[in-house]
Amino acid sequence: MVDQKYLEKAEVLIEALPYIRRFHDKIIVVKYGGSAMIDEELKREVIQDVVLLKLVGFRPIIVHGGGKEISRWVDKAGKETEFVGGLRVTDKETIEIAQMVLGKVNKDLVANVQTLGVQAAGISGMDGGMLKVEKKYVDGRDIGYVGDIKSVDTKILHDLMEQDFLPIVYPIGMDDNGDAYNINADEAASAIATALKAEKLAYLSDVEGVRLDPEDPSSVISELYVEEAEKLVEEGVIKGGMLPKIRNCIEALKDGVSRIHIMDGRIPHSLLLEFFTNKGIGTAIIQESEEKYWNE
Ligand SMILES: Nc1ncnc2c1ncn2[C@@H]1O[C@H](COP(=O)(O)OP(=O)(O)O)[C@@H](O)[C@H]1O
Ligand SMILES: CC(=O)N[C@@H](CCC(=O)OP(=O)(O)O)C(=O)O
Repeated sequence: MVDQKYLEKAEVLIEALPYIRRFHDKIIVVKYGGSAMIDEELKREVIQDVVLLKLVGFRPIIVHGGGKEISRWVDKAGKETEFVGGLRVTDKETIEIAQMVLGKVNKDLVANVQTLGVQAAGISGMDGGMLKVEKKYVDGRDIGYVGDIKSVDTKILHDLMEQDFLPIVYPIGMDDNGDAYNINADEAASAIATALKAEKLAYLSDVEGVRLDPEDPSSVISELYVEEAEKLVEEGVIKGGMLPKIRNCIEALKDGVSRIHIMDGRIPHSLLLEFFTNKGIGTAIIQESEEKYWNE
């Protein structure tokens, strides 16, 4: 007689079958936020999940942030941190700090993937001219070297995927003069997902999902329609670091990304639970009902 616990393991694998079929060969953009890079163990678990997605036949791309780590180094340099509408005010010294810190975070993630036996290539948005930007103004205010993405050249990403590399991207772009600009990682992930016509964009953050009351963890919504999301932004319910996420989710959905999910990257293996089970964790930002999507 086979032990019940082994049968349960087999059932979990069988449950994953329709999802593996659905996402086979599909591009999945995973935005890994600095807030969810709490410790090395958790980072390893997130990377394990992405590697697994790749090994079962999906085409994942990681776009990562590192906002908390940048703030730590800005502070060490004796400078004040200021955010406007969720975006860092970035002077000349801060863009240099951001480049160094994000580059370091990037190579740590690359190393984590490599140790699992999968080839990874860490690049910035400057590589291959991927992310071209113009200076961004927020309500007319100059916030320094912050880039507004004008175009995405996906060639380098396609080339890397073709050669079986897992691309890991950090959000620094450049303008026509070759100057480096800091880009919010949520915006970079959304622009890349849109340009690649990704099947899914998954945001891993430090919150269970979108809350109806920012202070109440039990107020997380499992499905949020675009119109509702726009209303919550207007009402000020969505603020801080959630603002660029939602604004960019809305853009990406309007521009053809099929599925967007905001989930808690602090929960071990949240990506696997989302992709391979019918539990559906976090908040799905949607334009149509889940039922219609799965029946397509
Ligand atoms: N309505 C809301 N629901 C959930 N989180 C919100 C909301 N409004 C603001 N937030 C904030 O947004 C944060 C996530 O954004 P951020 O700190 O930039 O994370 P990341 O590093 O993953 O991009 C949450 O920790 C939370 O404090
Ligand atoms: C312009 C701008 O705000 N850039 C971000 C880039 C990093 C980022 O977005 O990191 P998270 O995803 O961890 O928040 C910053 O400097 O913090």
